[in-house]
Amino acid sequence: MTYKLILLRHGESEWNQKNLFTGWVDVDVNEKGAAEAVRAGELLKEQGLLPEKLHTSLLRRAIHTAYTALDVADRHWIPVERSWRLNERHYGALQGLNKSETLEKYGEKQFMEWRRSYDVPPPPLDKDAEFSQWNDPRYADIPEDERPQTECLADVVVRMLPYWESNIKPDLAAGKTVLVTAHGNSLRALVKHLDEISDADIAGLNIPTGIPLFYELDENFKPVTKGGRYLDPEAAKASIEAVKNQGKKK
Ligand SMILES: O=C(O)[C@@H](CO)OP(=O)(O)O
Repeated sequence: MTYKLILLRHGESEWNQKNLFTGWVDVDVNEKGAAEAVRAGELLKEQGLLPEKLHTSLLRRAIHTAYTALDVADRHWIPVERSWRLNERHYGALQGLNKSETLEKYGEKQFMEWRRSYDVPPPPLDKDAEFSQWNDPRYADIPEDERPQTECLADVVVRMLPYWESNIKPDLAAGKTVLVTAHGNSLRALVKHLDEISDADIAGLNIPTGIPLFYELDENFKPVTKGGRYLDPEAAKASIEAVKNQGKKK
């Protein structure tokens, strides 16, 4: 018996396009992102990977990507669960800043430490700052001592894993094909766990926008093939490079 898990990062967002740190800021997908979501749905359909349960974050770029992809695959009707635990990493005081300007201002080392180190969070974002979500009603249920003002990837692993264990795994165990539609860094956290990637090596892993990543999992929820399989490997390769080089783009 194996389990079927599909991971999907939202399609390109308005702020991916503008090259801004996004985190918990609730921007939508842009035109390219919407087209990526359509393509994702076509890939699911073509390859016969039809989700039976959807898990998403609380952010519209993930919610809209999932809706579009599932609509195209005729699976818009499946049950859905959403959780802040699948949200993008909270990017702290970097939220809303331009990635190229941040790279120029602080230098490559500091930039990469904030962006890809496992355990160094960016400076915290003030609760009343323009791009703060502190008072957003959708997060009112998160106790204040757990509600982030910044996060490193290690923090994302800590808040995401309980959801994986208690909400996603049971659906897989029930034999359902599960789609998780989330974000670059929340999916990096999940892939790190699944593929047992070290704290150092996870820095080199980037997730492309809008391309389904399929994992077949064994009875211990371990990948049959490490790294899974992108449903469009060529497109994934190109997009991974683009994500990697984001700071360098103007
Ligand atoms: O800005 C962000 O929230 C993330 C994902 O878009 O960016 P990065 O890849 O730099 O972690």
